[in-house]
Amino acid sequence: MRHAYTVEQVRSAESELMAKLPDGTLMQRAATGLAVAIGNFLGGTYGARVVLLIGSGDNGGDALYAGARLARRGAHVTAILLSPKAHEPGIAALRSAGGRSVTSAGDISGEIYDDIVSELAGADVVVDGIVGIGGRPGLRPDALAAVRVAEQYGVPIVAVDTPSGVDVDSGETPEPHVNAALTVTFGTHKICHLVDPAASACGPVHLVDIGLDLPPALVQSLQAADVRALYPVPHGESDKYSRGVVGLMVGSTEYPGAAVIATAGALGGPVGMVRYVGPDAVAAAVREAHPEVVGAGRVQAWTIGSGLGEELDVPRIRELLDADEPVVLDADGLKALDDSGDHVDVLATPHAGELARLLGVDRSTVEAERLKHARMAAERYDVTVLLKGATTVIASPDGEVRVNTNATPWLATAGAGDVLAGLCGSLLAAGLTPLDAAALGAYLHASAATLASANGPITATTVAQSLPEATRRLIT
Ligand SMILES: NC(=O)C1=CN([C@@H]2O[C@H](COP(=O)(O)OP(=O)(O)OC[C@H]3O[C@@H](n4cnc5c(N)ncnc54)[C@H](O)[C@@H]3O)[C@@H](O)[C@H]2O)[C@@H](O)CC1
Ligand SMILES: [K+]
Repeated sequence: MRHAYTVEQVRSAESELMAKLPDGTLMQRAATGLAVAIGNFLGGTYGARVVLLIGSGDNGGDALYAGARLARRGAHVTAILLSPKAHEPGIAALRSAGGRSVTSAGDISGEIYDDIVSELAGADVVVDGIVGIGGRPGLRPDALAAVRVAEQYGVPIVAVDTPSGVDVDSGETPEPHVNAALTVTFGTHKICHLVDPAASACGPVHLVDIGLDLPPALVQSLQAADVRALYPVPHGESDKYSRGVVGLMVGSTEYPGAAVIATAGALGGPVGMVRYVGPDAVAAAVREAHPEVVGAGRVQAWTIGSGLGEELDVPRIRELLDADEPVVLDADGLKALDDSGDHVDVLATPHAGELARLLGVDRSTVEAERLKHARMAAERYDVTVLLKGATTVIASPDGEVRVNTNATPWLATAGAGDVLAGLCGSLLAAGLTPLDAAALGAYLHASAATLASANGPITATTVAQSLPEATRRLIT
């Protein structure tokens, strides 16, 4: 499991550890890991041109000490000091290692000296040591100007700890910020490394161990080993009923394909049996595509809503929401959700537009503040919310969060959500909690898409067809 913490949690773990160690130990550990990561990123240090952007805090200190190490290994290192308060011992270390430091014009208009522009333009890498976990969102004018020059000349930026300008605790990016080609973080992941839009600004995230000791985090992200541990693998005593039976109330005469595709998703999950309940013509189409599907009967969980369109039966859906069996509520089915009942065994799977409607806000607001709105809906409706997107955010009513980051952009295709809804219903029916079903469902769905895509276009049908193979590779 990958754990992501708030700034306050990180600071308290850091100060506990710092109290036990000689002064400066943590910064040296961070700087060593950072220098190694930058060297690997460059594919070699000797002769490389490295420009450091240095703000007023310890984030700049990390960058300066890493710069000193790179300079000792033959890199040409220049630090651009964006603040008169930049880390003095770090500057001294860089200078004694053969690097140099220059001050930016520090002009609030965002003007920077011409020689700084040419330094940035000719760099092999720019290191963002402007701010880390102590930073407020946004970049000051001279920092922004320097970052823009790097972007204009296509120079990759390696962010120290966090890309400067992002909101570390929420993953929001309300102001201009660094877009990194690599982020090197220390001790643990922070929320901005997992939650979009900030997560996308991090690029790949490399974690350097500095010895922090932290309790389990509220925000976590499943890794391959967690998939193996969570997946309900059948055993010698299992039969088709004990493996779980999922009922699907999805698709309509208007959208029969949604039923066929969601069923494929459910069949690609762990259940022993899939039941379809819907209009005769749609049921016939489902059975033609999937002869193993049976009709109404006892189920351990439902998937309701994908492609119901006008055939939405709100009273019937509310009956099922109030019954004992857990429910995945998708797409049109979300219209049946009200905020009065006890729905802790419901997993709602909205995209940003649907979540915006549930909360009475604009879609763009949800997109900008994904974690906040997923949590808000989980609390208001007392359901687990899986907010779909490039990174999936899952919030449970008790405050736990899972983030899924392994999707391929090719997964943004019609019907992909139906596959996910069917798969999550299958996982619920096999006995997983809504939070685990959502996290595992999002991971497997993304893995199947990656396998099917091989960096090319995919359809929802091929994603569903790839679920068994993607699962096999993960659990064996
Ligand atoms: N605390 C620790 O034990 C460790 C900290 N480390 C590094 O220290 C960083 C945190 O250092 P600090 O607490 O000094 O904070 P930062 O270096 O993140 O910067 C905070 C300073 O920047 C200024 N600032 C805030 N927002 C700004 C903005 N948008 N634009 C420009 N300036 C802004 C503030 O005046 C503040 O003093 C971590 O991110 C990490 O890189 C590492 O060395 C590992 C150990
Ligand atoms: K930074």
